[in-house]
Amino acid sequence: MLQMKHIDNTPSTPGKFKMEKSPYNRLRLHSSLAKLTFWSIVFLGLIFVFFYRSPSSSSPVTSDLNRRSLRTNFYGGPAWEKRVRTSAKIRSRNGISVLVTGAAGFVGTHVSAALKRRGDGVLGLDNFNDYYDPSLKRARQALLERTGVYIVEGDINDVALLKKLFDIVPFTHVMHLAAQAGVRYAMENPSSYVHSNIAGLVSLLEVCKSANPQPAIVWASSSSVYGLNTKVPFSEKDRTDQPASLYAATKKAGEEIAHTYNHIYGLSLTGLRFFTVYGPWGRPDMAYFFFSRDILKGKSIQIFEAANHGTVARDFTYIDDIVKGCLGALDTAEKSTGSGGKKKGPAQLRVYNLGNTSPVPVSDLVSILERLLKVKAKRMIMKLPRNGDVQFTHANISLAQRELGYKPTTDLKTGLKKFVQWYLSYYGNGKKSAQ
Ligand SMILES: O=C(O)[C@H]1O[C@H](OP(=O)(O)OP(=O)(O)OC[C@H]2O[C@@H](n3ccc(=O)[nH]c3=O)[C@H](O)[C@@H]2O)[C@H](O)[C@@H](O)[C@H]1O
Repeated sequence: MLQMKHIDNTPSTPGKFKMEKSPYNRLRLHSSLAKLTFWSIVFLGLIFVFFYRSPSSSSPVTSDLNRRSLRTNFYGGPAWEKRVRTSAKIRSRNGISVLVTGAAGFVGTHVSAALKRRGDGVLGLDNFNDYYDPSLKRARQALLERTGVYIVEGDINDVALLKKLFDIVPFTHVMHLAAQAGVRYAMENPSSYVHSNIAGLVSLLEVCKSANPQPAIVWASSSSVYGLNTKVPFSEKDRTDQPASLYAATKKAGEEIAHTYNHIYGLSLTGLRFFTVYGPWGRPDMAYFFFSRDILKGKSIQIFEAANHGTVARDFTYIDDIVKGCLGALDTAEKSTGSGGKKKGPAQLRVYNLGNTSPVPVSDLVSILERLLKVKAKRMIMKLPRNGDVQFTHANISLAQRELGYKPTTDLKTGLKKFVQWYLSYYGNGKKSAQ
């Protein structure tokens, strides 16, 4: 406004300046020019501060990350803060208030909805990147919106945003599910794994360690940390130092980073090793999802096999079972012990397998899908590529059973039936299909 006023008082054409002859007028001209320069500098300075220093805009790390729309939206203001508070408000006795990162993701959406249903306060955070079709993430967001969960659009690397959220809400828990997922994509875009799964985790833990009170954190690790292990079923005590993909390596690094923040700052940390989670509202980059799409379209699908026609199998785990495991982990998490960034005593540090305990060959998965979709798949058997995939996974879940009350109840046939029902209702019979 100031600038506008100043410009209004300034002669509008250079010709008018030339006509001013008296020393008094020259003095006025100099003074006007000086004012104009001064206010221009002030105005440019304000623009610079607004765009480059605003806590609401995270600086893009690389052009690639930029492409994947990781920049955050603007936030702030009383109406926005009210939305944040209302969403995070606890509505049941003994409820908890949880910041769910990756809330527009597959597991994040289901966990957020389940917490909200039982009366906990839930605030979502998601950067809505385009690793897979963002419209699916928007649809999940709309679903959560209807249950009263607000998702703040922002990146976990945006420390200023995270601090602001903790200033507004004293979260008791963080359910950290934001990550760069997918085993094979790590060869295409390695930096996105470092950005989300390592830098993002550290930025979140930095804010959590300084928060008062410190929250307890439950976060998503992965079955892939077992890497090239051949001893089955995989137990939490087994070695995890032979990751087969960069994805696995970043999840393993996350477990070590968790150890450090627990040790130095007294943060309560629980890592959950998810085993190939599937179900309605799932991730289109996962095999069961794009197999369904391609079978319906009559496109051929590649089914991997190991050397000497060895079976490739996964301990596929249904989303509702995983949600129960996540809630069990949140409910048994002890408080962090630090405050003001200082540890006051030893804190809980846990890792659990959340699997189904019954691996199924990928070819059987395809047979189940064929029956449910009533379409024969065009199968192409391929040698397991050297791109990070492991031959099999199989979880020993006795620790989670004992300590979290985790007990999966959904077999692959039942779970896929629910997935296919959802898929057909969401995309239609292959006419409108997943990207
Ligand atoms: O447990 C985990 O921690 C991980 O689970 C998931 O990884 P995966 O178990 O590899 O699932 P997914 O890609 O669906 O492949 C399933 C099977 O199909 C085989 N597969 C795959 C593609 C293909 O074209 N053909 C094929 O046979 C393939 O060889 C495999 O045997 C998550 O994506 C990952 O983010 C992480 O959470």
